[in-house]
Amino acid sequence: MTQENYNAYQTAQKQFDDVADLVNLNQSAREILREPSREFHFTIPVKMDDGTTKVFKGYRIQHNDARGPAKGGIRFDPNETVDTIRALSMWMTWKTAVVDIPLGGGKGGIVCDPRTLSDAEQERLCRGYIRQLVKNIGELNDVPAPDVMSNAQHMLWMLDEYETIKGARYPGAITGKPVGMGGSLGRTEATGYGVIYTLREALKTLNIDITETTASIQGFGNVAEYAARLYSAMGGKILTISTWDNQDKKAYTYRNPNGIDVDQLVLIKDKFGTIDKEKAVSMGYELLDGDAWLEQEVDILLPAALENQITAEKFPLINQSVKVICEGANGPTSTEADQLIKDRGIYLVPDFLCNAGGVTCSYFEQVQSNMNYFWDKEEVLDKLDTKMTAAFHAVHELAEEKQLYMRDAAYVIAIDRVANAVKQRGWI
Ligand SMILES: NC(=O)C1=CN([C@@H]2O[C@H](COP(=O)(O)OP(=O)(O)OC[C@H]3O[C@@H](n4cnc5c(N)ncnc54)[C@H](OP(=O)(O)O)[C@@H]3O)[C@@H](O)[C@H]2O)C=CC1
Ligand SMILES: O=C(O)CCC(=O)C(=O)O
Repeated sequence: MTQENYNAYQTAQKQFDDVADLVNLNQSAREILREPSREFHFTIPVKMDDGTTKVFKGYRIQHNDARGPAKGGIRFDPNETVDTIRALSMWMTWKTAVVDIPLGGGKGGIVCDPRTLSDAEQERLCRGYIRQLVKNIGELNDVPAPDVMSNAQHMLWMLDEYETIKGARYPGAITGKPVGMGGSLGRTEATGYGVIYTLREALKTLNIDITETTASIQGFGNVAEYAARLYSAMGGKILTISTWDNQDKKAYTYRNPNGIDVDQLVLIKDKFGTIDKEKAVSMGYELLDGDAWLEQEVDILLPAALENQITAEKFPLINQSVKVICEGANGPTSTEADQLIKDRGIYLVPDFLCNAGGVTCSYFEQVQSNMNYFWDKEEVLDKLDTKMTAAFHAVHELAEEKQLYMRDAAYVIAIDRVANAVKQRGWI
């Protein structure tokens, strides 16, 4: 499938259908789980700073809430599509199930480019989004959080609007809030760190010493940055990072054969995440094509940017040295490329297991917000490590026992948990 005709929802449904066949899932469970339970599509009129009104398109999709309130982020993206949000909401259901937290799956989006909006416009957009959804979200039915291009400040504006309309404080209604305003310590790091907890465990099962490994990363946003930091702290060497350049409207790969210093590279990012190319080159980085991150002679590939980045067309670029792919992003691999990864015997840590650290920490945030008692960072990260490690081993052991591809094993566990919840509730 090419980038142009890629459809994330078709990918998510195909992954589901294959495992539903494998486990012989009954027909009514298939019907209820292969599409979202509820969708909200709406418009958000926003008064712009120049006095005009611009109308944005917003979505919130609740895939399944049998195991608990729907949970998942809100994306800001000028190219967002309803099918992408459907897919992401579905992956959230499997994600909360595979790490066994009492939540379901949902996702939201606003078709917008926050980089072109002032802070005041972004605030009005966030408040407008909540006004359209206030009856359908909340700590007991659907709990939003940040995702691509949305952040803690956006979540606080959204929560403030929600609480203003409701006339009371509901700190568990939205997660990813700023620390000190109901946010959890460790949430910023959680997804990236979670990726590396699963990588650490994968390497142990493969008898590979992390300090002797090299990695290539796609993305340099929240997930990629913290994954890169923890991987480096554990002794791994990052050779390349590929990221989007907002000026040139294309991706570049930054390569340093001696190993990338994450702190140094972060310092030369602008507020939109674009790395200053001239400074990077003057610091000794080679500037390569956007896809060059795939071609590196490394042990580990870590896609942590967007969906559909490892496709059948790009798969041949992957160096024979690659032993592990850790999917930090949601849906970075197409179904055709999945088969090629399987055939080449590369060990895959699938997205909804690998990047579940964010939602797990969001769950901890909800718990802390509801108790109004906050844990220190070490406690949060210890609990996160315990959850991620346990989830990884459950999937790995099933994969070994039944000789399954890791993605399929993760699906078997997640589908079984959600199908049981649906059945126990008497929905089928
Ligand atoms: N944040 C979270 O807690 C979670 C996020 N995820 C998933 O992880 C992925 C990354 O999310 P997150 O880090 O939060 O998002 P961010 O917006 O913080 O970062 C995305 C990164 O990808 C870069 N990027 C965009 N397009 C390309 C491209 N074509 N090639 C290379 N790099 C590119 C962006 O560059 P630029 O900044 O210049 O646009 C940015 O560095 C997404 O799939 C998201 O859904 C999954 C679980 C939780
Ligand atoms: O923290 C959350 O609830 C959202 C996480 C999310 O959107 C994701 O895992 O893709």
